[in-house]
Amino acid sequence: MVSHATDVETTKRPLTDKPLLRVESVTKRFGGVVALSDVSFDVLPGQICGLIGPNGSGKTTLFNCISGIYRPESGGIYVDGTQVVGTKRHRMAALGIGRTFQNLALFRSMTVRQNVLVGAHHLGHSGFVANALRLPSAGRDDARATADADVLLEMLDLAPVADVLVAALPFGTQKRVELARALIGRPKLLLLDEPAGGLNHGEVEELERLFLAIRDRFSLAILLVEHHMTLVMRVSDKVVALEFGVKIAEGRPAEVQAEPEVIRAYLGDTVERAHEAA
Ligand SMILES: Nc1ncnc2c1ncn2[C@@H]1O[C@H](COP(=O)(O)OP(=O)(O)OP(=O)(O)O)[C@@H](O)[C@H]1O
Repeated sequence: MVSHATDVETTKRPLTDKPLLRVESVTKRFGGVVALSDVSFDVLPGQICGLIGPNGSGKTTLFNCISGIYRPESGGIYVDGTQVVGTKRHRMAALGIGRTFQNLALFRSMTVRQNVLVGAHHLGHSGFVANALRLPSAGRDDARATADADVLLEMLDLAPVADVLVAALPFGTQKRVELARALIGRPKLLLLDEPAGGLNHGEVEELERLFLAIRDRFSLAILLVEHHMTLVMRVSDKVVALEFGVKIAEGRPAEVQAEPEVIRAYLGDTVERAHEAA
């Protein structure tokens, strides 16, 4: 029998130069507003890509285009070579796209373990009838999901609260539950929407350690939308910067941070906020 740890590790992919995520000339408009204009970039397996930009620069719109919430007017989005534009949202997990949400989307009256297991739903291969009749193949799916859940609960330091109702847990712990729920679906691409929002300094440091461990263990491509600049610059292998829907920089964190366009975009944003606050 395969050990639990080995079982989850089978999701590890060999590192190649073939992009896991390819965003190709994506344009998205809302009426007269061009939220994304001809945006292109790649993310390789095993890479964390930070997506940055001032408020309203198009980060969430791009995220929503990748995860099937919005359909871009033009351009292509490929996950492991498969075009995902136009795919229904509920099919995204089966295509290998996992995500977490800015404002958590957990079942609050369920335990941590139950919430995590929800993320394995699409992996069952035994089908509706086998599940309804509780045939042995359905039992095997359950056993595999339970084993994977145990590994992830341990890895994300959730084992001690596995049987606690989510509603009773601090926000930072709930964020780790969302991460475990996304990971149990064995995503190739993990989309993280402002994971550090609402966390304290220690929790952000813990998150940094976790992201690196997750990337290394599963060789995922991770796209990280985050305002916490220190976190982005420390964990990202590459950074893409947007302003008014246009890509203004792409490269290693230090390169992007030093880019005059990026400095100008952020300073402008800070000055505007200072004016608003005055
Ligand atoms: N559903 C929508 N309807 C109309 N306009 C929208 C919609 N969603 C976004 N926009 C507009 O598109 C542009 C990009 O917004 P988006 O939310 O993607 O930016 P963002 O970089 O995620 O901002 P923030 O950092 O504040 O979350 C903005 O001008 C915004 O007002």
